[in-house]
Amino acid sequence: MAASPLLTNLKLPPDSTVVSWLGHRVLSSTFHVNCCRHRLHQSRRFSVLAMEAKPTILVAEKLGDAGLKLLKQFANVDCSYNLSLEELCTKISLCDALIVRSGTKVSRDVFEASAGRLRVVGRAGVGIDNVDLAAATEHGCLVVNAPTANTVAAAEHGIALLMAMARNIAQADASIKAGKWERSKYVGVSLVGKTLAVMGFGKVGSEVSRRAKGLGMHVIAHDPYAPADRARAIGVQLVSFEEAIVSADFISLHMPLTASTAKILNDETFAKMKKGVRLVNVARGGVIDEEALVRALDVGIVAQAALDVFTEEPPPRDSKLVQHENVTASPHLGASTMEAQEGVAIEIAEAVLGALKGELAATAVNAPMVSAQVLSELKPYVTLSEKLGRLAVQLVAGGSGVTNVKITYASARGPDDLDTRVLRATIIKGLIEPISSVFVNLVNADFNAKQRGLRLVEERIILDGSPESPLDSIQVQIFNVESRFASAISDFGEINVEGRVKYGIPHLTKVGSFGVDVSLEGSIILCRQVDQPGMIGKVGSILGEENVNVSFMSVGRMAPRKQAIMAIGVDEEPSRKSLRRIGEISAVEEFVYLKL
Ligand SMILES: NC(=O)c1ccc[n+]([C@@H]2O[C@H](COP(=O)([O-])OP(=O)(O)OC[C@H]3O[C@@H](n4cnc5c(N)ncnc54)[C@H](O)[C@@H]3O)[C@@H](O)[C@H]2O)c1
Ligand SMILES: O=C(O)[C@H](O)COP(=O)(O)O
Repeated sequence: MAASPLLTNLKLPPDSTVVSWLGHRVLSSTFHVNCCRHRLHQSRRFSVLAMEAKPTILVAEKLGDAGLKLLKQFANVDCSYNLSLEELCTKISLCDALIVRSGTKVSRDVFEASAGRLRVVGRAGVGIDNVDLAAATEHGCLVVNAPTANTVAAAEHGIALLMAMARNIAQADASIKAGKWERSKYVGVSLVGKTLAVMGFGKVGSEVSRRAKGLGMHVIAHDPYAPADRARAIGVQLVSFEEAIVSADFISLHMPLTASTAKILNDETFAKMKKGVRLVNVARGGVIDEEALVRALDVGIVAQAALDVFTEEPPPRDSKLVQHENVTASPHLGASTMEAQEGVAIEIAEAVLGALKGELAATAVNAPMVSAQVLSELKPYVTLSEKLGRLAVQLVAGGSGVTNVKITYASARGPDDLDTRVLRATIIKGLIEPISSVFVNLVNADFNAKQRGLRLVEERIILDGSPESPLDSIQVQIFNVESRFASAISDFGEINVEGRVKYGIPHLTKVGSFGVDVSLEGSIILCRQVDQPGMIGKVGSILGEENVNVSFMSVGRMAPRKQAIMAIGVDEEPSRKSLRRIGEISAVEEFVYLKL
């Protein structure tokens, strides 16, 4: 069975879950049927990959052995380090996936050079500021990271720098190695009882906080998005940015580099700090205005800084910041422990292989993260959504531009209880792919919708009843268009199709204002006819003559002997001649053949 690029067709083995989110040109349909089995043993988990033509993965920075070993079982792995942008662009057109750390800029040029082949970028670490996410999304390329395996290493490095700075370890070491014995020069400061402001109370920030509390420090944190109860649970008070920087003796930075955090520490903010504050940065160099930091160090506002990360890496040899006598520096070593690197390598190898195989990676950073449980539950609705989108757009008469679409989910569950983003994406896919050459997947669905000027409105109708089943029905309406099948226009003037899942199989249950019931497999012929005996037989025998198997027939009528819609599901494509003959049946007023 041919699998559609974004999702599998229906006849999946019983233990399979949804979905090929990335639509692999190089990977066959087999990938699409064995997904989201996160807890399977690795060898079973990726066995499908092993059976197929191997994908090619470019590993552009050093990766732990365990991860490489895993990748090599299922893919051709090209380990090429220190590539120039030109070399990277040349190689990338032959690769299905790319794995990098923080040292490789994955810019728009790289995605353009891949000419659509690159399906996944794996960032072996947390920060994805070196990957052009907008370009990745536009090219339908998934970006995954490895967000957990280096948390402790980064936190430990932060604490190591904090203590080394407070006790002048690096400077004293250099001094003694130079043959000096400068005990009074390197008198340090104590940590106990001092206030540490942790800026960014995420994974690393909270681990640093825990450890700093163990050292007897008073820890406050600033993070606009962190829940106060998580902070309270480890005895940390969340405070405003202002309060954090004015009251801290030590500041430790743990936020991501984003447009709103870039140079968040600058001349203005340094001026508000306690004179003699000490600063640790294991986050990203760009969150500090480095020239302002040099000025703050020169005048003693900042007594010392301990820095693992820099705006430019490596920093220039003559960097005033690195050379400053009150700066302790390390070359981006936060994640560099044996344990973290092995962990990160395995985490990213699994994420990349899973994504190549069609799983929706739990660590995707440019696609909605939908849990495996939700995906499994929504599987038949994902199929239904795409087919409704396909049907609806094929009902539009040529020349009518599709711009206004409404999706209505009828469910006993509220929005908090049911995540429908994946359904929206597959409806977009269904709407766009039959009428364009673009390739739509979960990653780029919204982008493509926007590009085409498609405005989607979503509505939830909350039903009484059991929330056991996630959805009762999905309705897709296209407004302000004409239809090539007039009966698809509802009494309110828009193209309307509605579907439900019955016994795990998607069904079309409404066209225009007519109720029908036809399973959405194969293709569909819709006929409007005057309801009269013998119609089903007439159409059935025309199709039977050329051996077209009718999988389903359903008649939806307004009233006996009045107009009715006959929906006929067919497994094979009927010939033009047969379709013409159906059209010639005197009671048939209009008909349309729709490919699913
Ligand atoms: N030096 C290293 O080798 C190393 C290793 C690991 C992580 N890191 C970096 O450390 C940072 C944190 O990593 P993490 O794993 O804890 O990420 P995380 O996503 O778990 O935590 C980041 C936190 O920053 C918060 N945040 C966002 N904007 C903020 C703002 N304006 N002010 C305050 N807080 C804000 C977020 O709410 C989040 O809680 C990242 O930049 C990451 O790249 C560096
Ligand atoms: O964001 C991260 O994970 C760290 O900065 C680690 O980067 P690295 O993989 O280049 O060591």
